[in-house]
Amino acid sequence: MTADAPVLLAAREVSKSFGSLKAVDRVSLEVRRGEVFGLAGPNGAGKSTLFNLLTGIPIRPDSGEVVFDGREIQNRSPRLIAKAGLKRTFQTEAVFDSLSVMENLRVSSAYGGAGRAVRPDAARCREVLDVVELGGDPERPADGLSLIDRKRLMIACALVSRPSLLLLDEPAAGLDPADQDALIRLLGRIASSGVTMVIIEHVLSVLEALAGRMAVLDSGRIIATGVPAEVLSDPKVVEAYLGPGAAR
Ligand SMILES: Nc1ncnc2c1ncn2[C@@H]1O[C@H](COP(=O)(O)OP(=O)(O)OP(=O)(O)O)[C@@H](O)[C@H]1O
Repeated sequence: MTADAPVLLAAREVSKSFGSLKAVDRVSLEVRRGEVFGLAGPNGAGKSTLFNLLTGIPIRPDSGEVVFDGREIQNRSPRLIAKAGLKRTFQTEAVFDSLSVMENLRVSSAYGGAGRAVRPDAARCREVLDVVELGGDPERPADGLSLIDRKRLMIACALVSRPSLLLLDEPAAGLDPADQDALIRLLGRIASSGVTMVIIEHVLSVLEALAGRMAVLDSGRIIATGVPAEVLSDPKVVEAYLGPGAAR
């Protein structure tokens, strides 16, 4: 990614309140094509709410604009946003347990395809299983998969319709260090294949390994943006995580 790559996703002064709580408060950010952009912040900072606003699931901003690939999307349906090439994963491994690995891919492909074939291409399904290194029988049920394999399947489901932008919500949650390393390698390969990514993550080593730039949210506001090494040593960020006075 070069610094002059075109902006693929822009949030402009996006806000969302729940009652008197400003969950996302005038957030602006830009993600360039080919970039891996990290998003961190303490619990309740507004990260998942921001993802929901970017993808229309299940809420809309109170104010502000979201522009994806040159078009405003803040009032589009989640389905149209997915079809436009913006796919996401969720904090919990959202796979259909009663369906097979392959059936999960077929369902996802039908939902998020680019408006062409609803029936997915079996070769494409096998290709994404290779990308995420999910081996074994693709007709086996998803409910027997280990945590890292459920994450592989969830990411494969997001990739099957060839998105240009992938939003990942805490992909490393619950993984042991060896599986975190496997996930970092996997996401690095996906990024190298040209998929732009925004990653919410509490496991900061994942962002240090993958993100060219990152932002930190606290109480709904962005408090720092830049390269991970600088952002994570910013006194405002240290205090947001550890409390007042921690950075002294
Ligand atoms: N639908 C909702 N109704 C009311 N409050 C909500 C709703 N969704 C989120 N919130 C509140 O908005 C704030 C931001 O929540 P959000 O889940 O976006 O934080 P987060 O940064 O993703 O946290 P975590 O790291 O724990 O997942 C929290 O105080 C949360 O309780």
